[in-house]
Amino acid sequence: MSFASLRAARQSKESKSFVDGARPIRGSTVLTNSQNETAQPDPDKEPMTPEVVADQPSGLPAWLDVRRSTARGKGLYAKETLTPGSIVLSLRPRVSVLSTPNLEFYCSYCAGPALDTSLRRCTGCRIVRYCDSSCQNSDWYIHKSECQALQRWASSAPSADVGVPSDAVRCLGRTLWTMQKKGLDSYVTKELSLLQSHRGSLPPSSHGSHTLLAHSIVRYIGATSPSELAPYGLVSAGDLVDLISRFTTNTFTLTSCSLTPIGICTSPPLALVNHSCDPNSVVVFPRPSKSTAPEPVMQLVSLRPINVDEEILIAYIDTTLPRELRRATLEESYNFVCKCTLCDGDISDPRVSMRCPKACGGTCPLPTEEENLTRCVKCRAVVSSVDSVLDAVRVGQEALSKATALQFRDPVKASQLTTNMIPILSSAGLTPSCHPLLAMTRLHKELLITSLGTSFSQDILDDTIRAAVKYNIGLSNVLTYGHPVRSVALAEAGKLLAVDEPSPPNAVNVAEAFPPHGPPRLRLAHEMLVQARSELAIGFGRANEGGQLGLELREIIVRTEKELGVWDSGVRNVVEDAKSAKATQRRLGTT
Ligand SMILES: C[S@@+](CC[C@H](N)C(=O)[O-])C[C@H]1O[C@@H](n2cnc3c(N)ncnc32)[C@H](O)[C@@H]1O
Repeated sequence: MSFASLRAARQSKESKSFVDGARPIRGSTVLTNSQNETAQPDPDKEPMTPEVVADQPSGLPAWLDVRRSTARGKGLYAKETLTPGSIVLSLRPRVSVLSTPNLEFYCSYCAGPALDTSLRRCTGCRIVRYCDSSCQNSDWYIHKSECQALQRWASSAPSADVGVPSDAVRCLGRTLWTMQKKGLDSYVTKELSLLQSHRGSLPPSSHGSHTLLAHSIVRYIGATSPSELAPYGLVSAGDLVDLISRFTTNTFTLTSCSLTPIGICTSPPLALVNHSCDPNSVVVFPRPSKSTAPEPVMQLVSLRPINVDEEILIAYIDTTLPRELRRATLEESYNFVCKCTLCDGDISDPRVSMRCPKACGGTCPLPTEEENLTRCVKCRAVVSSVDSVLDAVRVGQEALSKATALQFRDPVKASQLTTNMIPILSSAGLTPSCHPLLAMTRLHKELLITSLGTSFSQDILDDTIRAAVKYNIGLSNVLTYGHPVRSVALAEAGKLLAVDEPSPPNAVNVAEAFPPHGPPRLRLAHEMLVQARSELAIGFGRANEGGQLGLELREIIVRTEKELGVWDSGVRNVVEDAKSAKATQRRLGTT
């Protein structure tokens, strides 16, 4: 496979780092929540066993229902046993928008990428683009209002770089026009009003952003007085704040078929799914080739066997992060303290682990400022270098924040930071799955992939493969088999190994070389791609066969098998030729 085809598969914006795949974006709340039907139940009055709610969303499949629990409010529960890879729920988002940099590269209706053909730009706003007239016509119902709003916004923008409103403003705009067109007593408006709002308990830190969003949305839809908001069901400032609060708590990230974040979307039925840091399900956008449903299709897929009466749970945040960081994000953005087994249990967590100081093969919990006596869980050896480990973790965390901020602005500097920091963290004893080493390895791999685009060489390719493989090792300890993030990372490593080597060395010390060269490299690529494909078939839904990415892998696997076949038959031919040459020589009596 050529590097160009690897790059084409990654698409223009795919160098952006990601870990948590499809998940609701950050959210939180303001003011009081007087008539919110989904307010947290009173723990004193609620029974412990989740109760089936009377008002079930329409169109819910027979194997699901909505129940209310004391701890988590409403949630989705299984009424039938679900096996890993089951498509639990499949629907088009109620509203979706692309993030501003992606408006140029993806269709604003189906969210499909512009690959070989260019997208058609709307001649009105000259901002959104479509695959063809079919996508454009399907979107016109809402874009008609949006088109005027975008033009109005651009004409009054103080500079071109703020000529397009943020994705949150555009998504709220689409939500309001949908409510207005469908009617305030329609199911669309009703399902929106049933979403969880944290209006009564917003942290002060979010007041500013909510106020700004409220002003922007009023300007965007072109309202000049409060009465002009009534057709959208907003009769007071409180209603607007409530809408924004519901929106921020219940919005998902729209991703490509390989998990690159490309926008945001809402889906009231899927917003009923509660969070766990050790989830049994995921939300993905697999874009399977066989599907006839209009894209983008959002699917809730089970990662593990789910029993009858078990709650379906997804992760709202990056679950490769350690508990303290997860807890802070969940509290700030979603207003709850997670009590999942990973957060509340007393288990040794690979996200905060280091190698045994006696190298017995066991691991030790990472020391902290508060708890600095740490022992190997296997041989009980005590870690004596606590201060230097704490220093390395602190410096590593700072370097990670700095390198992340520089990733797009100054990738060379960011790369210097990750290149210098990774050996420091490794020699302090951190395991590949430990934070911040795992996040640093991911960023390093992303930066190397970006640099391959400008300076494609054997050395950089081999460095990239090493980083990709190390990242996979780290991920495999923290994410369950079949998790989409894990399978996409494995697919990426396999694809990198399958790239044609620009200048393979003539002689290598086989025992030391990683990655290998020639046929052994291709064999490793094949092994990884096959494993990635079987994992993709879980996280992206068994019936989808891994979605669009699974299909792409199948083609690469076939190509790799052909190439390996050519190598094998080449080797066989050489052996056969040597044998027959020897026989000829013997016959002629020349040996
Ligand atoms: C997207 S909504 C999920 C549906 C929500 N439970 C409802 O009643 O509509 C997200 C909100 O649900 C609650 N939630 C989700 N997961 C939770 C958990 N593991 N523990 C406690 N509350 C949770 C939090 O209030 C969070 O802000």
